Amino acid sequence: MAPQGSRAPLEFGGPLGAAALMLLLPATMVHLLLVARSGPARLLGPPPYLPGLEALWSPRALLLWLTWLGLQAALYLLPARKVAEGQELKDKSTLRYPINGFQALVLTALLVSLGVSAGLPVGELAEMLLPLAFVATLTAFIFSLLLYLKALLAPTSALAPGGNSGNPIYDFFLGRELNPRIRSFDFKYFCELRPGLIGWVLINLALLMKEAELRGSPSLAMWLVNGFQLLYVGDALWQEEAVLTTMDITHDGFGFMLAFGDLAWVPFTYSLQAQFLLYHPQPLGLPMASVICLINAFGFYIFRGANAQKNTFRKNPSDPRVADLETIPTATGRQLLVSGWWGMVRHPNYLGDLIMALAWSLPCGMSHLLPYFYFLYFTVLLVHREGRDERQCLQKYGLAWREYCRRVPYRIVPYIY
Ligand SMILES: NC(=O)C1=CN([C@@H]2O[C@H](COP(=O)(O)OP(=O)(O)OC[C@H]3O[C@@H](n4cnc5c(N)ncnc54)[C@H](OP(=O)(O)O)[C@@H]3O)[C@@H](O)[C@H]2O)C=CC1
Ligand SMILES: CC(C)CCC[C@@H](C)[C@H]1CC=C2C3=C(CC[C@@]21C)[C@@]1(C)CC[C@H](O)C[C@@H]1CC3
Repeated sequence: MAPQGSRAPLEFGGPLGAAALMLLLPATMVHLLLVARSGPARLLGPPPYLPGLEALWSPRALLLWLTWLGLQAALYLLPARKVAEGQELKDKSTLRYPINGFQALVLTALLVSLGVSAGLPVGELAEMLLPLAFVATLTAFIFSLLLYLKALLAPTSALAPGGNSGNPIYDFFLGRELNPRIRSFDFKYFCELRPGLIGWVLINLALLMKEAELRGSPSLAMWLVNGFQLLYVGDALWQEEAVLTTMDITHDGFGFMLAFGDLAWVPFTYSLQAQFLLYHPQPLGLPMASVICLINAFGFYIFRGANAQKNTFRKNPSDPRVADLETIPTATGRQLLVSGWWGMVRHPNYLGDLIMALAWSLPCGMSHLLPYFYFLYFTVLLVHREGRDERQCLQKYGLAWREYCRRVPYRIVPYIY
């Protein structure tokens, strides 16, 4: 079977870059987990110690992790309030996706509340993060291998545009099959939104409860970080259908990058601020907390406004909320917005997301760089992602995209970038 898209340009530095990332990303995650617990909490210094296998491996963590995956899979299979259609595929078919992510979040919250009232020590999770992150990484490797093997049996039309270069390391990293499924269970869609995102807020909650146990009550900084990130995850799950148009679902294969990103990277590094606060309590007064809330609200306003405007427009360009916006026609029949949020910069949603990322770090004070890791990493991720999206849009829309770039010259930050 000839690999489809074998001439697609290699991304992420090709096979060497992919191999380096597969080593560097898990190592960075472990480094962050260790440093967050250490006294000096130096992002750029060496880790306080190198963990042996006994610190990483725990059958209890494995059992807990598999139970978590099983619970989220069961919630995914429950009847959904809606079943959405994905974008048209190469063979002109469309896939159907259950829209029940928010329901999964609420049911998980109910189960956790029941557990807590029955004496379940959720705060103990805070001490199991290292072995949990290790088993999540192990799962991601094994899962990616199974996905790679599954893709050997997939028809050419089911393969992703990238991720089929013929180099096994590169293809393992990027992912070969676009929408690997068993019957109606879509692995990529499930992983993108459920175990990792909901796991992230559960870890945050565990850290908050542990702080209450240690210090009598959670700090204001911990409340803010928990509240902001719960809003972000709740919003993502409420707007679950929007993920069907992201490049992760429509363009990227499902391989190590997304499996590790979704299952390990998101829950264990995105909760870094709450981890830092547990071991390094930070004083935060009400005036500063109010300013930080305003910054988060401002970021969320841009993020949600921009995403909603594009999603509404893509669903129905004559919707009264977007019908007055100026557009550029393209040869594909689709139009590009050139006023409103999408006339300000070419990725207003990234701008809002970055402002929120800053607001999540600010409650941790200015004494350490560590809690700003997410903001720094996210800037790199979004700049890189924006470059990938631009290349794909140029390919899709050609001259119309060039015209859009001429009319809206800034990418993410007005007058700066
Ligand atoms: N927290 C995290 O780790 C991450 C968060 N995110 C967030 O997820 C959300 C989705 O991000 P992402 O999938 O990268 O990208 P976008 O939601 O920005 O989608 C990009 C697509 O939008 C369409 N588009 C671009 N410009 C216009 C325009 N002017 N008018 C109409 N349509 C346009 C194009 O697709 P088409 O024309 O085909 O519709 C383009 O490919 C963002 O809010 C982002 O911030 C993303 C990555 C990681
Ligand atoms: C491991 C690497 C560093 C790269 C991993 C990337 C992934 C962590 C992200 C790729 C796209 C993502 C999206 C989200 C979370 C992070 C990942 C999985 C959201 C679900 C976050 C909430 C937003 O509202 C929607 C996002 C879609 C893309």
